[in-house]
Amino acid sequence: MADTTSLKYTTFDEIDAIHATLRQSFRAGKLKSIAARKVQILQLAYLIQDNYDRFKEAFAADLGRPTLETAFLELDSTVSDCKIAYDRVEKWAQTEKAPFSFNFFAMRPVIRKEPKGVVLSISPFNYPVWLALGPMIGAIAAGNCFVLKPSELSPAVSGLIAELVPKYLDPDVVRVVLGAVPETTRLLELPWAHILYTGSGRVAKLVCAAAAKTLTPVSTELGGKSPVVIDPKCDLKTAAKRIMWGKCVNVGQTCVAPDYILVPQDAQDELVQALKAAHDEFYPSGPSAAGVFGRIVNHTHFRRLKGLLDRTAGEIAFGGETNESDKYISPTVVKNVKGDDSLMSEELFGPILPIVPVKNIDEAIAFINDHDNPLALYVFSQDAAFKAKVFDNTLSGSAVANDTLVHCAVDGLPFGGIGPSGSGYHTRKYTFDMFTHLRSSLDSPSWVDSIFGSRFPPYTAKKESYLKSLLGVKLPPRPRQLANGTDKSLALCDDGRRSYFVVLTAVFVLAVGVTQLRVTEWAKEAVGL
Ligand SMILES: NC(=O)c1ccc[n+]([C@@H]2O[C@H](COP(=O)([O-])OP(=O)(O)OC[C@H]3O[C@@H](n4cnc5c(N)ncnc54)[C@H](O)[C@@H]3O)[C@@H](O)[C@H]2O)c1
Ligand SMILES: CC1=C(/C=C/C(C)=C/C=C/C(C)=C/C=C/C=C(C)/C=C/C=C(C)/C=C/C=C(\C)C=O)C(C)(C)CCC1
Repeated sequence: MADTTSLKYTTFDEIDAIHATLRQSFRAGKLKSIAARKVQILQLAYLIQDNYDRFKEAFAADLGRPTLETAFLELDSTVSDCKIAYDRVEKWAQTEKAPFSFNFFAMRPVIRKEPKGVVLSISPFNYPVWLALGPMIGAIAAGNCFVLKPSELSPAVSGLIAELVPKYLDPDVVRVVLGAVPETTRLLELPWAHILYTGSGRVAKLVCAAAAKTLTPVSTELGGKSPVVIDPKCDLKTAAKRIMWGKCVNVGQTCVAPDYILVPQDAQDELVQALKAAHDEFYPSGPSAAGVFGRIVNHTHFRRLKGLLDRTAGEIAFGGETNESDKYISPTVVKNVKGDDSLMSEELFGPILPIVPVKNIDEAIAFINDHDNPLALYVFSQDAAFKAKVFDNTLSGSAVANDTLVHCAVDGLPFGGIGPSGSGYHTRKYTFDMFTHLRSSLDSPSWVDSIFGSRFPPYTAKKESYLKSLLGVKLPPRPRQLANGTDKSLALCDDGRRSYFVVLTAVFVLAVGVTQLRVTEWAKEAVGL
């Protein structure tokens, strides 16, 4: 397994020099043209493609990752994101016309998509390519210069990225800073045009506090406990497979991994059997062999997870095997877990899956709402009313029915948390948007003052009344308060009455038309035409 000391950390002087160089490059407009951005994006795709096997080895060293997971979830996904940005950057970067407005259209109002400047991304260990290079793609596409601080906990992958980036990309516009807390702290003392921080909520607070000192805007992509709600009437076999997959991929070290399950008490045992069947199907010879199932990233996290498991008052339904020297924890399902259990005290970020039995769907919803808004909320049900009830009465970064994890990969869906699970959105176009300043712009011709000249002093009552006629808003009828006078129960009765009147008028006009047509026919018949 990789060792964090194998990384050569960037010195403080180098960090300062990188910051200064990139600021100069930005001012020189190095990525102003879309063509220049596309060269860098394509180079990034080739960086991955040309070094595919080295990346697979690095992932195995850092996380014991099976190669399929590395290829499918990181390398191919990132190359695909490069291609999407390469193909669409012209469209994304195009200046947009403002919606038509009678008063202002003559000024040709538009939204210019401007790069923000030199931006910084601090990334975590768990998806060390997708979460490090994905933001790089979006930032470059938006025309920014970019500094990446990858995780020191995945040294083989971070080291490989640091080695390859200067070989494939222009060092005047993209740089990698290696380091841990001191180096990141140094980076955070500098002013940036934007910081994207992906990692734990604990560190996010430090990042936001540091950024506040330079008024640097921050997006946070964090984690939390993503629940799964089970409808006992759902297709349990499929549900169990998809939940186990979401939990076992990268050994549960996934920000949107299903963290715990809420299921009605009398369906718990059937669910456990289905989860065990999925486990046995996934790992016919057991999960412990190298290359079959990953490993916990380091001993600190291994001990944290082992401690949570040792302290649980729940019953281990299956799994529970651990091996400290190998940082191995087998897929473990724990049943009859209570809300105050050790396993419910923090984001698990490991292959342990607690099941919390509940009375019914209402208790499940109340349980979710009693905790932080999660990054993802999963529901397994074929009943539209069941799914709607859970989604309509909760809040989470994303709301996914009948699958886990895949929403991260869906082109066109924003990815982001809410409150303690994060702020801001990323992936593909949303990463471009995050690193883009929407710059309002217009060009006002002189003749506009013949209409809007009344805005200038000296102010008079006549000018005021003229301007009111230009900008004055006619509100729809006032919502009528119900008889009991509570502000909560407002009803748009007037609007209803107006629709009724419109329908009546339409019927009347139609009736008159038809009658007139009939009369004309009769008149024609009468005169023998
Ligand atoms: N929402 C998402 O997109 C997303 C994706 C992946 C991971 N996560 C979350 O990330 C967490 C796991 O990742 P992690 O353990 O690498 O996170 P982490 O917060 O420990 O580390 C992330 C980054 O912050 C830096 N860092 C650590 N301590 C710091 C400090 N005191 N000051 C400044 N910088 C510091 C690290 O060097 C690393 O680059 C989980 O909570 C997971 O849910 C979220
Ligand atoms: C092929 C045709 C069809 C069918 C298509 C189907 C059924 C496709 C299904 C695709 C699936 C299930 C893809 C799933 C992909 C999931 C991915 C890549 C997950 C990625 C997760 C990541 C990167 C997680 C990240 C987590 C983070 C960052 C947190 O730490 C038809 C039938 C539709 C038409 C014919 C062709």
